[in-house]
Amino acid sequence: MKDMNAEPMLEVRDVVHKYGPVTALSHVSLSAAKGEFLTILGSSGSGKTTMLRVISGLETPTSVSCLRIGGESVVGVPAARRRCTTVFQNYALFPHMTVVENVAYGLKIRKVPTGDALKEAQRALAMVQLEAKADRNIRQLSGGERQRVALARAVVTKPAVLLLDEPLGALDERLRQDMQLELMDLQRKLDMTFVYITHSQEEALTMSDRVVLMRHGRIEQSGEPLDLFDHPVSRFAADFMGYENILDGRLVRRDGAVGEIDLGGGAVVRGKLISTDLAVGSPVSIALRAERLSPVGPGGNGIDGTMKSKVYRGKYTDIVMETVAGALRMRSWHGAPMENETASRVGWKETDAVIFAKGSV
Ligand SMILES: Nc1ncnc2c1ncn2[C@@H]1O[C@H](COP(=O)(O)OP(=O)(O)OP(=O)(O)O)[C@@H](O)[C@H]1O
Repeated sequence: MKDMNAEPMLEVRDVVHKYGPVTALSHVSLSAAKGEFLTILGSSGSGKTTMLRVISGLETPTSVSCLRIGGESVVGVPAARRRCTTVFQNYALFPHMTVVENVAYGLKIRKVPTGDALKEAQRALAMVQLEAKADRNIRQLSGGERQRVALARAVVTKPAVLLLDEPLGALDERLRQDMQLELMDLQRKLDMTFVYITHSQEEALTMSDRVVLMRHGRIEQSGEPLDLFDHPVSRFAADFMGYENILDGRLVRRDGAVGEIDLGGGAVVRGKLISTDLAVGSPVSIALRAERLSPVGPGGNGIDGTMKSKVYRGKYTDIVMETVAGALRMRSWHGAPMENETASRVGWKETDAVIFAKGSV
C-alpha cells in the first residue's frame, strides 16, 4: 500500500486555464504520491490533455496557486527542466534512429556519455522485454513494440513523474489489455509516479490506485476505483461508470444509509444514500446496474414491469422491462432469463442501488 501521506511527487493546486473564451480547466487541484498510479478520466474535451500539458510545461496556465513536481515548484520552469516526461499515443519516436538510439536519446541530450547512455538504454529495454530488438529500425516494430520503446525512452531518464497521454489508444483491444498489465507491472517495478490519461472507464478501473473523473474542466469525483464504481456521486459519474439505469424520483424517507424514493406511479423503492445531507423531499436519482437486477416476488424492493424485449447474447441475456418509471435494462448471466413473459417484478438489494441528488445532466 502506498504512503499517501508522504510528500506528494506531484501537487497541483487551483489551476485555471483558458484558451481565449474557452475555459479548459476551472480551479482544479490534484496530487499524486510517490509510486502512485493516478488516472485522469473524462470524455473528450473535459480538460485531461490540458492538465497534462500544464504539468509538463507545454502550456503556461492562466493561473495556478501551486505546481510542484518531485517536491520543487516548477512555476515558470521550462518544460525541459521539469522532472517529468510524457508518453504520447502516437509514440513520437525518431524513425531514422534504431530502437536503442531512440531510448538513449534523452540521456544524450542530458550530456550523459554515449557509452553510459547506451548501457542505461539497454537496461530500460530489458524492462520492456525488448533487449533483443535494440538494433532494429523503428519501422520494423509492431505498434505494441513501438509503444514499449516509447515507454523505455521515457523511464530511462528517471523522471519524478511519468505522464501518459492515452498511450494505448492506438492499439487493438487484445494488445491494449496485454499492455495494460505490462504497464502496471513496470510501474510497480520502478515505483514511479504515473499520471495516466484515458477516456476508458475500464482502463481507469483496471490500472489505477486512484481515479480523477473530469467533466467540463472540473473534477466531478475522485477516489479509488472501487469507490467510483460503487459510489458514483452524480448522474454524470454513474453514467460514466457504466450504470445502465438511472431513474429520477423524490426522497420520501431515510433510515441511516438507506433511502426510500418515490418514482411516481405508485413505485417506491430503496437504495443506499451516497450523501448524508440529502433532505427528505428533495429530488434525487437512483442508479442501478443491469446485472444487479433480478426477478423478485410481490412486496420485494423493486418495481413492477412488463417484459419488452429479451435478447440472448451467449454468455448472458439482455432484457428490457417496461415500468411506470421508464424502461429498465437487466442482464441475466445465468442463461436463466425471467420466465414470466407477461408481467413481473424487477428487484435489487438496497446496497446495490445508489441514490444521489438529481443535479444537472
Ligand atoms: N489549443 C487550443 N485552442 C483552443 N481551445 C482548445 C485548445 N486545446 C484544447 N482546447 C479546448 O479546451 C477544452 C479541453 O480540451 P482538452 O484537449 O484538454 O480535453 P481532453 O479531455 O484532453 O479531450 P480529448 O480526450 O479529446 O483529448 C476543449 O473544449 C477543447 O476544445
